[in-house]
Amino acid sequence: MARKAAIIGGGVIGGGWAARFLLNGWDVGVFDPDPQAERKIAEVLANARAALPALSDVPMPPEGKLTFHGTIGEAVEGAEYVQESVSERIELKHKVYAQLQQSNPGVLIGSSTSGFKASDLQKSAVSPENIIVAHPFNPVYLLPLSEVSGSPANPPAIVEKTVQIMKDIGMFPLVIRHEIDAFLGNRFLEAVWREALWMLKDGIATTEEIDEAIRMGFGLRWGQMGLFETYRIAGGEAGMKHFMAQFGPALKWPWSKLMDVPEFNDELVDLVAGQSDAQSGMYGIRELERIRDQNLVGFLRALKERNWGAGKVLREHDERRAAAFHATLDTGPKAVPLVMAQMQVLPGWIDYNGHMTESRYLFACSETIDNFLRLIGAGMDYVAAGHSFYTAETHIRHLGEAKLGDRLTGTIQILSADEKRFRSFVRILRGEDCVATVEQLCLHVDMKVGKTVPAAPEVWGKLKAIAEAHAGLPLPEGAGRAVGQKKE
Ligand SMILES: NC(=O)C1=CN([C@@H]2O[C@H](COP(=O)(O)OP(=O)(O)OC[C@H]3O[C@@H](n4cnc5c(N)ncnc54)[C@H](O)[C@@H]3O)[C@@H](O)[C@H]2O)C=CC1
Ligand SMILES: C[N+](C)(C)CC(=O)CC(=O)[O-]
Repeated sequence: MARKAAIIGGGVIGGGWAARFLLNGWDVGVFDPDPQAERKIAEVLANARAALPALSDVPMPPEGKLTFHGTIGEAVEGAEYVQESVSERIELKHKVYAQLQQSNPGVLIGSSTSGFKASDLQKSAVSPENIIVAHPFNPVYLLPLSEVSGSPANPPAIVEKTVQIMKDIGMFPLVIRHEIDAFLGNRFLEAVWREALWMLKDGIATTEEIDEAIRMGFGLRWGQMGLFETYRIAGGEAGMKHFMAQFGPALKWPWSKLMDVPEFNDELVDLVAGQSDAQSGMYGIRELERIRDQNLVGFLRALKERNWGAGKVLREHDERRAAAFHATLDTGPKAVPLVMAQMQVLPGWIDYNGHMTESRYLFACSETIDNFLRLIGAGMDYVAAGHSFYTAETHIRHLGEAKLGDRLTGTIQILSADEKRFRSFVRILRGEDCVATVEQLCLHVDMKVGKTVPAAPEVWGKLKAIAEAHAGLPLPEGAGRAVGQKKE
């Protein structure tokens, strides 16, 4: 049975949380008195469906069930976790916690608050120990950071449970060691925001120029290294100490207006809003969100390739889910094709004909065969030690059209094998439908001398056992066919 989260408050942030939980296989119950909440969440979910799976190389779990409720009590029934995302008003949050703890005593409540400390949130609660901060960043369904901030009232087990739930939905829980207003991220962002408002108010730069200064320069650096690692590099070979010596005195120079804030009044609001309309008003909000999402997907994927920063979180989440998939496989040598891979057709896999592009059929076969090689003991350690299987010949038959979002399974049948080679027949299935078959001949190679040689005895032993179990299977329809050959 799927785990259940209750989302209380389904606005910008609640909608993002709902999407992240649902796409990670949790059921979600939502309560929000706004009559537009259902429409808004449906729109955020549609954007999330187009973006989050594009970050993953392991198929997402089946999407959870989304339900809307007329009361907090109904939404939280059966939930093991609540993500509170109501408006940033402390008395409203207290009222919501009282109702939650009356309806589901003992439920763990994470708050999305941007700045209230856990001890502020816990005041007058029946069970303060079950209320904690889990502060996300927008868009919640893509950005991994969740600042987990507790008070002395929270036992370590509650912090740990929150951390584990965040990890389960692919987030990076950063436990804040000291309770402070606004945590790490917003304390930092608020400083940047204040400086930007000063520059705007003083007519030094427009909203657009300030954004260009960020996105053409240091914003790109921050996204992959943060502040200190970036400045370390700026110190050159002499490193951080040299950087500090050179730029330390600037702390006393009039570079920043941080100690003083511009007056917050209608004039300032109109100045910012007017310039922002001129800069971005040509896009609808959902359109802007999609542009942002695709930029983030590209950026995060590049980081994932490098196993770096937020990309490392994505990769580890994929690895956990891939391991969970492999743990369910029955891989003993039996007279059935072995299920070796599960994939999902991602946005980048679609070609101009609107279906999965041809190179991805070969990719799907590679995923299947790579997992098979791991199974017989010829994985990355074996390759690192100097031996591998090389593909000598491939024949792909396209039997159906895989479409965006389709879940595909790769199975392998060994047609023949000896110590130096195996001939395999991979089926790419969508449910029961076979959308492609890939027949391949792989040779076992000593990579140092570039010659075909017998596989290590333990690898050959496993391959042989599977080949013998498959020997009794009928030759698959299409095996051994030449291109263009007529069907019998
Ligand atoms: N917008 C942002 O960039 C971020 C906001 N947050 C935090 O997330 C929380 C929500 O903020 P947003 O989603 O931006 O606000 P929002 O205004 O988009 O959504 C708040 C939602 O709460 C609902 N609500 C009001 N009273 C309610 C009640 N009694 N029960 C259930 N729902 C109720 C409203 O109808 C609304 O849909 C705040 O605590 C905020 O500080 C955290 C990170 C980023
Ligand atoms: C503006 N904000 C304070 C609500 C921002 C956040 O809390 C985090 C974010 O997404 O920038």
